Amino acid sequence: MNEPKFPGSPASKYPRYTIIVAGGSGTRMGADRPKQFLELAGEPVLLHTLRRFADPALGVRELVVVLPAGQLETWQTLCAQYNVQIPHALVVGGATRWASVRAGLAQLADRESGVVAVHDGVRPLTPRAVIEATYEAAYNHGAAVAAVVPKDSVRNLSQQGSYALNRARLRLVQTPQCFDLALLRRAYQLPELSTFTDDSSVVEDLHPIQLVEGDYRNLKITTAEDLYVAEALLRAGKG
Ligand SMILES: Nc1ccn([C@@H]2O[C@H](COP(=O)(O)OP(=O)(O)OP(=O)(O)O)[C@@H](O)[C@H]2O)c(=O)n1
Ligand SMILES: C[C@](O)(CO)[C@H](O)COP(=O)(O)O
Repeated sequence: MNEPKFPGSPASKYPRYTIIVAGGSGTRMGADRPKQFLELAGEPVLLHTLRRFADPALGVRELVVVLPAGQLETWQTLCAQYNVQIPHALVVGGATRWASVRAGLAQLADRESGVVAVHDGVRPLTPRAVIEATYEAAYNHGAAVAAVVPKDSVRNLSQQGSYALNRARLRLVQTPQCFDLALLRRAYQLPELSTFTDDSSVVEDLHPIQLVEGDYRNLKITTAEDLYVAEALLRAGKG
């Protein structure tokens, strides 16, 4: 879709692909529909996310959006309602995030090489600089994920109670998570483990993961208060 606008830009060195996983049901949000379809500052959450990756400056060649079974029509109706002109492929997801990413990857089955970003459909405020830096780090190192330093202190639960962790050595992992396409394919041919919560956990036995500076604004809409914070950031022009 988007060929890089600027021939000398990093995106012109290699094809960029994006899989936006939006196949979840939003149990923790407890809304009347999956949270990716809820309205945020006048538009569905997922549309904000899609726009971020469709930014021509990023030069993403193909966008794949993974949706829950039975919700393709919901999204198509929203696209018509909001006059969405961004070309993207639609794929039905699975029962877990892992299965949804795998379904998204299958859509890119015959692409020869490049870097693929996997991004949560419910992270609508990702700054372009974070996306750009993560693609580039994956191009240079094979696998890269955005992450931030925890702001709170963190304790680990133990048999005796709990103990403090050194937060300077901890990172909170976000998306995008970007990978060499062939590497991510190999990782998603391995069996699914119940401990997987993100793509870096799927890849890390095959390849080291490079951490890239994420952004505190890159929040994941999980419960109702996240939506209020995201709305406030957008309304203040900070998102
Ligand atoms: N089977 C699944 C589960 C999750 N996701 C996606 O993965 C991202 C992160 O997941 P999460 O925030 O946990 O979303 P839900 O699974 O919808 O939420 P919950 O766990 O509260 O049910 C979301 O964009 C979600 O739509 C997915 O594509 N397929
Ligand atoms: C992928 C992720 O957003 C990185 O922080 C996170 O692991 C998703 O977790 P969830 O339990 O599916 O919300």
